[in-house]
Amino acid sequence: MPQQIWHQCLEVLRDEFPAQQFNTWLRPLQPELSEGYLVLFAPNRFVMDWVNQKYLRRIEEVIKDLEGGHAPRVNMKVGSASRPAQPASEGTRSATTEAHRRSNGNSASGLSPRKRAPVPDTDETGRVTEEEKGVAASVPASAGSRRSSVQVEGDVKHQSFLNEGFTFDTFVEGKSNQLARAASMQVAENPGGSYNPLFLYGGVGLGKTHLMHAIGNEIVARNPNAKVAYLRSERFVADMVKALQLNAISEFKRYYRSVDALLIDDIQFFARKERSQEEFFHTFNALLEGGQQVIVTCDRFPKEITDMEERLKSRFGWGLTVMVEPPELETRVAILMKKAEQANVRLSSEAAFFIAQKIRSNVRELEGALRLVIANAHFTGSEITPPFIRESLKDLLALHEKQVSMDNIQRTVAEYYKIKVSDLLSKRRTRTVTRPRQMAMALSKELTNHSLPEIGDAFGGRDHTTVLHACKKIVELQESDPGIREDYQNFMRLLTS
Ligand SMILES: Nc1ncnc2c1ncn2[C@@H]1O[C@H](COP(=O)(O)OP(=O)(O)OP(=O)(O)O)[C@@H](O)[C@H]1O
Repeated sequence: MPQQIWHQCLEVLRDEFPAQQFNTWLRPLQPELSEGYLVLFAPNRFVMDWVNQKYLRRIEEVIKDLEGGHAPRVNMKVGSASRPAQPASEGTRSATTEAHRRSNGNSASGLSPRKRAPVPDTDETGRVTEEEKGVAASVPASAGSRRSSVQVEGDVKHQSFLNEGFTFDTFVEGKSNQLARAASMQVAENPGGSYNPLFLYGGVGLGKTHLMHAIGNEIVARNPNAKVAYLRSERFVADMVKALQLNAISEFKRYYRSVDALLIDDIQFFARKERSQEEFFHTFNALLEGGQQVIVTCDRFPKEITDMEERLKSRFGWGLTVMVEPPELETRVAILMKKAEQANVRLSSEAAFFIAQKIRSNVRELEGALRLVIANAHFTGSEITPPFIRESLKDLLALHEKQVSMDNIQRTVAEYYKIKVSDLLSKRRTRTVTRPRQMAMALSKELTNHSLPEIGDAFGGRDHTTVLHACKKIVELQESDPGIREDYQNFMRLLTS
C-alpha cells in the first residue's frame, strides 16, 4: 500500500529534517502506486523541482531501507493522488484535480481570466451550530480599516478591508520569514497561477496578516480593477449566518465566488463551525476551479487543526504551505529600525539591539514596546538610550520577568543553541536537538507552574514521562558536565533577570 510505505518513510524523514522543511516540502506530497513506481504528487511544479533536487535521493534510500529488494522506484509528478488507497491511472483523476492542475503554474502573469465557476448545490437550509450563531452576534458590522470596498447585495453587506501600510516594502525579511515572503511575492505577481491556495501558518504576531495584506495590496497595485476580499474567518461565519437568516445565501455565495482573490485570516476559528466549513469548502473549490486565488492564514499546520473536516484540511495542502517562524535577534533589530524610520524617529542600533534583546516574544509586542519608548521620548524630550529604554519599559519588563512563559523559554533556548523553535517541538532525536529540548523542558518545570503533561503538550505532544526524564537528565548533567552547568546558569540569568 503506497500510504503505508510513504507513511513509514515520512516518519524517518521527520527526524532528519527541521520541521519547517519537513512541513513545507515533504508532508504535502501524496503517494500513489502506478506501474511499479511509487509516484509522489507535488502540489505544484516548484515543490516538485525542489523535492527532486533536494530530497529525492534520500527518499529513495529510505524506501530501499524499508522495503529491501521489493522497493519501488520513486517518481515525481505535479497533481494529487486520485484516490488515496488505490493505484490509479492518469485518466481517473477527478475534474477538480484536473482544473486545479491546469490552474497551477500554467497561467501567464497577471490575473487569470475570470471563469465564473458554477455555484455547487449546497444545503441552503444546512444547520448552523450554536457557535456560529454566537459569532454572528458578536462580530461587529464593520471593522476598522483604511480602505474598504463595501458591496451591498440584497440586504447583506460584504466587506473587504486591506491595510495599506502592510506592504512588501514595509515587511522586513529575515531567515525566519524568507520562504513565506518569497512565496507571497510570487502569488502577488501571479495570482491564481503559482501557488493556490497559499497557506501561511505560525504563532501569534509574527507577520502572517501583514504578508497577506501585502499580497492583496500588490495585486490591486498591479491591477486596480482586481477584486480582493480580505476578512477574518469570524467575519465569514457572521456573514454566512446573517445571509442564512435573511434568505440571502445565494448572494453570499455569488459575492465570495466572484472575487479575484479571497484572503481569509486565522482560519483556525472555523473549528467546530460545521456549516461555515462546508460553505467555505464549496467557495474554495469554486475559486480554485475558476483560477482565482485563495490565501489562508492559521496558527498551526493544516493537519494539526482540530475540529475541522478532513477534506477541507486536505484541500489546504493542494497549493503551498509555508511557516512563518519567530524572528531571530538580527531580524528583530532590523524590524525595530524599520518601524522607527516609518515613525520618523532616529533609533541608534545600540538602542534597537537593547529592545530586541529584551522583547523576544513576537513582533507585535516588539512594536508595542517601541511605541511606548517613542511616546515617552516625545513626552520628556529625551534621547532614546538603553537606560532610558530600561526606564520606559520598566513595567513591561517586570511583567515579562514575572511571567516566564514556556514560549519564552523555547525561544531563549533555541536562540542560545542556534536551532529553531520548531526543532524543539519536532520528533527529531539528533543530539543537537535532544539536549536543548531536555534543557527547555527542565527550565519549564523549574520556572513555570505548568504540570508535566502540560509541558509535554507544549513540546510537540510528548508524554509526561519524557518531561520527567528530561528534568532528571539535566540535574545529572549539571553534576557531571561543567558546560551544561554553565548553560543552565546562563538560562536562569537570561530568563529571570
Ligand atoms: N517581518 C516583519 N516586518 C515588519 N513588520 C512586521 C514583520 N512581522 C510582523 N510585523 C508587524 O507585527 C505586527 C503583527 O503582525 P501580524 O498582525 O501580521 O501577525 P500575525 O502573524 O497575523 O498574528 P495573529 O496570528 O495574532 O493574527 C504587525 O504590525 C506587523 O506589521
